[in-house]
Amino acid sequence: MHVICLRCRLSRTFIKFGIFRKYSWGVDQTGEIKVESLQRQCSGGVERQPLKKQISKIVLSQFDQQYPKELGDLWESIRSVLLCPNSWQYAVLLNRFNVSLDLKKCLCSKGYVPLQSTISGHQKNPLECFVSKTFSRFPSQKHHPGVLKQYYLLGAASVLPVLALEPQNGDRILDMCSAPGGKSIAIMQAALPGHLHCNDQNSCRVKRLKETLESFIPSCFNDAVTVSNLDGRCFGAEETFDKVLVDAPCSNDRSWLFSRDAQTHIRQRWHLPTLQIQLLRSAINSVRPGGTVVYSTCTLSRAENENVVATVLSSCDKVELIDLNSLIASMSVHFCYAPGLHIGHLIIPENSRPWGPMYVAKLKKLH
Ligand SMILES: C[S@@+](CC[C@H](N)C(=O)[O-])C[C@H]1O[C@@H](n2cnc3c(N)ncnc32)[C@H](O)[C@@H]1O
Repeated sequence: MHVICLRCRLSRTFIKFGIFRKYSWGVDQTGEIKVESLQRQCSGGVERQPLKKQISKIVLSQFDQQYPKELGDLWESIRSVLLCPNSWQYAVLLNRFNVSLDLKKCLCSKGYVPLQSTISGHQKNPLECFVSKTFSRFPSQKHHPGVLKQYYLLGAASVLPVLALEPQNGDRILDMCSAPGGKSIAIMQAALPGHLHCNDQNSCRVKRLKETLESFIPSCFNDAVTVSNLDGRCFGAEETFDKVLVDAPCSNDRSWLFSRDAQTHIRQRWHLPTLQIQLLRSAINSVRPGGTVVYSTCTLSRAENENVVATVLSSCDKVELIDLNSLIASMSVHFCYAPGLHIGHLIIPENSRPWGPMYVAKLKKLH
């Protein structure tokens, strides 16, 4: 495809070409993938400066082989959003332990709207997360020991697994794969659990997790919020928890596409479903009868989503699937869902709703 910039008259031949907001991407004849700012292409029309983020060709080619088979034509549009740096947007999750009215006013003046109350009319929990329809980035807040932050930046789709968990005051909750802590923070915004246990196997990430918790949760909750550095597969000797969130290690499509460690990721990828099944089984073993488990990932991969939950459901007669349809419907203003799933729900990125991927499914332990 021959593309000519109307402003600077530069031309270039691409075999594939796409535009997303202020960015263009193209694959040229050598197979090189370029993601460029339209503004930079047009500024003076001389130098083309590629953005710092480099797309991993190995990961992209893996996805190009797998996802058209699973998602059909949808993959082409999801792909163009994922490859566009402008689609990396962040929602602003307010910290109810350090409320600022000025911050809310500032968000509203910049066109942010609340994720929850705009849809349902009434809100079931105090979690306040703001999203913008236009591309905008709020600065992140630096960590200062002993000072509570006012907000946490995260992909808006990350809030969905927490809402699916329906945390209630007094609940005993396990966040099994918790680092760096985004969903633990969101749980604490939605309710005040009697006990929130945050676990992660990776010790470096646990350090970050502790820092995050310290920055968002007042020290008076220190006894209610505990942290461990364990393999999640070791939980389950006792039916201790009311609710467990398994935000599983996964292919993390969005960040793998720009990863410098693609080879390692691809090697590990094929082991993930086995690990995910083991983590989900461990979660089921660790909830009391009547308790619930939410399973989530940030990949489109069927092997890591529907197939994992289907395997556990078919091999365990003490769990049933919980319907999330009303929650999913209430969020459709902000999220686009993949059609045709039978077990869970998959948020897929699209131009006007760039959040995701995020898969979520909920199970209940019967006895
Ligand atoms: C998707 S990330 C979790 C993100 C986190 N829930 C949040 O919202 O910030 C998956 C996490 O699983 C952890 N992990 C990987 N294998 C694990 C295991 N066997 N047991 C527990 N955690 C594990 C990784 O270290 C990683 O931090």
